[in-house]
Amino acid sequence: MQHPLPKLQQIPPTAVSVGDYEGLARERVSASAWAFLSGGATDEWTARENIAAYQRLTLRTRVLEDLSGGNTAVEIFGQRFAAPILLAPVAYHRLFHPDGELGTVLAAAAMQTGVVVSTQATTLIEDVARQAKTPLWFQLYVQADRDLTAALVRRAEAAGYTALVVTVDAPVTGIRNREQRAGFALPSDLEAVNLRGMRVPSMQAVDNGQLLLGGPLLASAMTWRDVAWLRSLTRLPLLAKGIMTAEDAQRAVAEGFDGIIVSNHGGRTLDTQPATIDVLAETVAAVGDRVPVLCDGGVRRGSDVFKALALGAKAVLIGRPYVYGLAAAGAAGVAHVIRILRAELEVTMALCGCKDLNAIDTARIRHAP
Ligand SMILES: Cc1cc2nc3c(=O)[nH]c(=O)nc-3n(C[C@H](O)[C@H](O)[C@H](O)COP(=O)(O)O)c2cc1C
Ligand SMILES: CC(C)CC(=O)C(=O)O
Repeated sequence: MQHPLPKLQQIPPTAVSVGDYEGLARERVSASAWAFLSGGATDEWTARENIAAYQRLTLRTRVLEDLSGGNTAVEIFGQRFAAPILLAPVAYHRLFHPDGELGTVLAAAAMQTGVVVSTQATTLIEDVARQAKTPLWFQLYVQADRDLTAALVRRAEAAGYTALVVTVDAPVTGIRNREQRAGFALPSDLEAVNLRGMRVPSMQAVDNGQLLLGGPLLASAMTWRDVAWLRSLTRLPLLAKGIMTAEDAQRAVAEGFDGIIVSNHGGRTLDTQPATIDVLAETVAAVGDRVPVLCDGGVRRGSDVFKALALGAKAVLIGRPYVYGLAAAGAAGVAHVIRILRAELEVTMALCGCKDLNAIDTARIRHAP
């Protein structure tokens, strides 16, 4: 299907930070969509802690370094990005703005940013790819029906996606009290179009009174045994998204993953997990330089990107921040959020004496007392 190009929207001149876009987004989406976007699991401690943990880390600036000729470029799996900030997979973009995923990839292309497209997108895998002028990675939720899962992988590869991000931390959706209170449900005119026609069991913990343990949902959930099968399906690099311990990081590499994303799903799956920035270093130490380690969760400032890189991340992904931009102003909002974070990263680098990403190391971080 051909989609018209998204129209660019006006950006208010007072929107100068991710926090400003959060405020605008809240005004522009329904109360239930807001609960889905901004909320986390149960008490939302982890969702808050992802942000707070970055704020506890302070910077050790170094002065009078030679800053000539620098840049923020990064290469991952031979793919070049203008900055180490990619867009994380987020379901249902059309819930937040009519341009949906097409608005997001238009902005990402303008900013030379990579996008991870969710299995639960509201635009077809192929239609997103046709619009994209930037590397797209496909996020895979392994479905109960493995043949249909294989079909998704083949479609993504055929459409030109350049990596497969396998989400491993959500065999069941977290319990989201805020969504429950707001009565969140996907509006009837929106659909996870890539799963059309598939028998998709509900990922809710307690569905129609049926208990989780011993039930069909977990019986068909992905396990380590599926990794070799995934590997046999595709030549694309495979990343495991949702690793939070050194043990699982080591196992993921041993089982054949080509990259790791340290993530607690933005605090949306299991509350009281630690902040991702607090487990990043142990994960990086566990895998060494065998595969790239990326991380997501709580990045709201360019200085947060700097801190994640200092603790060993190859790049970060942002989730809610760019969706705030999308909700506030469509593609223009997404591009502006990326621009803001990149400008903040560049200023942080310059003032910490780092002209490129290789110069950012743990000596630039001081843990708060
Ligand atoms: C509204 C929303 C929907 C999401 N949908 C998905 C998804 O479909 N697949 C997935 O792997 N992660 C999903 N995530 C998690 C993000 O990929 C990412 O891990 C998280 O948002 C990072 O935290 P941040 O929002 O603080 O940047 C979603 C997050 C949000 C906020
Ligand atoms: C449709 C949801 C399962 C997508 C997701 O991963 C999330 O909301 O965090």
